[in-house]
Amino acid sequence: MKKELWRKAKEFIIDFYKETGKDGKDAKKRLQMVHDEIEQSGTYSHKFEELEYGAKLAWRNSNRCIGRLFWQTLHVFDERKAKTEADVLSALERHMVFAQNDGKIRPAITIFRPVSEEEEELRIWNHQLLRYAGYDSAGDPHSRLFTKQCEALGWRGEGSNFDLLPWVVQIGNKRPVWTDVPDHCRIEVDLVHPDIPAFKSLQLKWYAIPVISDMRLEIGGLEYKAAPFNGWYMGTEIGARNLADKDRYNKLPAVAEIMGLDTRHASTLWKDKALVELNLAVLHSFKELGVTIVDHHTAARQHRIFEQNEEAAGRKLTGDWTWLIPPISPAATHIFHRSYDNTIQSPNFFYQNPAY
Ligand code: HEM
Ligand SMILES: N/C(=N/c1cccc(CO[C@@H]2CCNC2)c1)c1cccs1
Repeated sequence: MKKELWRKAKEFIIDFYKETGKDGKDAKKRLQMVHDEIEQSGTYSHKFEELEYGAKLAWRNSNRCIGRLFWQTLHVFDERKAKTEADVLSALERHMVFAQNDGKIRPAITIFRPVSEEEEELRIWNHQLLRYAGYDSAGDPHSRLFTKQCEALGWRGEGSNFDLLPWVVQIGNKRPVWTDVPDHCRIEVDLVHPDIPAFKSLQLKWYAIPVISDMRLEIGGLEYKAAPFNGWYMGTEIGARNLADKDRYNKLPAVAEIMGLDTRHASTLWKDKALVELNLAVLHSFKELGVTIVDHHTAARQHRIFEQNEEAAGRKLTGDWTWLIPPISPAATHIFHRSYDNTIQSPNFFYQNPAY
């Protein structure tokens, strides 16, 4: 364990000092400190600037992320001192307020204490801080299991298609503490179409900010199991997956209906026409409300610039083609027509054992 941790810590510290152009002598001193700390206590702690840079590197190393051009703009909140569930819940609220910024979304991450032998593990049970409940015949099927957990903890939804789930925090093996999403964090966008008035009758909406709260952030061998991060949405995530997938909201037939499309034969391409108009409605509605969103063509172009920047910096680009291509019109982007090395680098974000 110690040897492995020292190997990862050393690699990160050396990389951090090199990339940030710090003095080699300082690197050696820091390495000695970290080595001694691991020798004495079996672990070590990151200085804030190491934590901040490590989180940015983790984003830059996220092979499946099309939004990586902006990796250096990530705002890092250091919440390693948070002790109680109440501390955690108020940090989540602070994160949301900072991120939404009156619609001009700011990418941010809040990092709670890492795994250590001295302190109990801290976990956020939510997949995302804003997410709709899933019931047997309503809501988001993706949330059915977590919704049951929330109901077992005493939470009750209204049973609608768009009930926002509570924030659930657990420390150690204590009973998890939950709270309803604060009103001022409940930013949602009602979906309308610029040219199809009947679109409103579908009564569709989606929440404004995606905040992933169930991935593990690894930096220099330390594991941050609670490190919620947000960016802004790419429209297709909502319009081509969340509202379109059969095992999600499955809205393509309803969209085709109000468009008066002939759904009797696949060859009428009614699904494709419905997808385009649903995705156009998503982009239009977010823009009308002044909430940041990016279309998949612009996002692909931004990733292209990221690829060029990495090349210019002399760094090996890594990526996961199967996720980087957007779910609609993939071949209309440069991503489709090139390949990517899917080597997993560290720091990075990883899936982890479900908290419940
Ligand atoms: C700023 C705007 C951003 C956009 C538009 C964006 C877009 C995306 C999209 C479309 C995906 C694929 C998601 C899916 O298909 O379900 C993705 C994946 C991912 N993004 Fe980004 N992203 C952004 C910012 C960030 C930030 C700030 C982080 C972390 C600091 C991040 C980390 C990741 C990770 C780890 C994945 C892979 C998730 C998985 O494997 O399940 N992204 N991103
Ligand atoms: N736009 C985004 N999209 C996602 C980024 C990472 C993960 C996800 C959701 O992934 C789920 C697991 C597999 N597909 C859905 C969505 C962001 C969320 C947080 C920061 S940016």
